[in-house]
Amino acid sequence: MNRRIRIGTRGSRLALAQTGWVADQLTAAGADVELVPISTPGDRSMAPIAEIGVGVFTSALRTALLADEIDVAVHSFKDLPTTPDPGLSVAAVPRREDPRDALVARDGLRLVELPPGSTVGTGSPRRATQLEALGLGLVVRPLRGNVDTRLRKVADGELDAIVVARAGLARLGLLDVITESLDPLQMLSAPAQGALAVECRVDDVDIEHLIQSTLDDPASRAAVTAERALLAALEAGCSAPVGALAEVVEDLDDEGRVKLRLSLRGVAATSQSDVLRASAIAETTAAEQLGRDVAAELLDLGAAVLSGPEQ
Ligand SMILES: NCc1[nH]cc(CCC(=O)O)c1CC(=O)O
Repeated sequence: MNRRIRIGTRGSRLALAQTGWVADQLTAAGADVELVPISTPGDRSMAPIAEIGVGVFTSALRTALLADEIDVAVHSFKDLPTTPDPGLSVAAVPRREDPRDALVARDGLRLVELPPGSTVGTGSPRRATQLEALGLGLVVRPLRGNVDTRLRKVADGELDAIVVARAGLARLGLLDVITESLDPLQMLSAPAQGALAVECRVDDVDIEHLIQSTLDDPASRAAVTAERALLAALEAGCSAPVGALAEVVEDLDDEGRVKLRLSLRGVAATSQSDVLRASAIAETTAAEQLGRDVAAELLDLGAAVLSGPEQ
């Protein structure tokens, strides 16, 4: 393709790292690419995301894409609202990073080593409810801002610890600040955490094909599809207390042959902030139904249906 591809990016270090990675992959595949900076209200405001609303990081990129100002948008998939935009297509879900949440604590402490009364920063109701459900007596404090701002709160002694996505630290080359990668049994990550969504216009078939063939990872796409179907069925935005983690696992078929299937675990909170859990396994081709089934089980157990903005 001899067209120059315009890739929109937010200005944050994390966005530049993600978009830069996509640009490098496309360049290596022989494409001619250019980065176009786009500023979003989410970058300009320090207000809690609960106040500024769903899609705060992604809608400006989507608008620029629909207006033909850029050809490709790279999003953190967990920041994308579950409602699809009919004019846009997620042409690739690249191989996802480790989706776990990470603890960054003072003095190298692990979660169970934090004494009761320790302060843990997170702006995410999902992380807050799961932390409280552990019964460790931790005091959850609100937290926002870019990764550097968050890390500084621990370095300055303002907080004993913070919980952030491991993937964000990985993309910034900051894995060494992590004091514990949290087990999904303690802290189930957000739907689509650690995955990117690479979007283009539906009618731009050349770009769609290039991006899909260069960057798409079918296992990551299946996992994220199940997790987001669960989220959509609970009608919750990404700041509602909903976690979901799907993994492609080896299972045995009726003849005892090894077969790849998709397992999905979900957590949701009741209106009393109790944490509920459910899980199921299905064919990798039935990802959406799997997400809806686990969501239905969570609703049966009493999950609160919340329509909240993302974290
Ligand atoms: N809503 C914030 C957000 N959106 C994407 C990431 C980075 C990790 C990822 O791509 O999932 C983060 C930071 C965090 O949750 O700590």
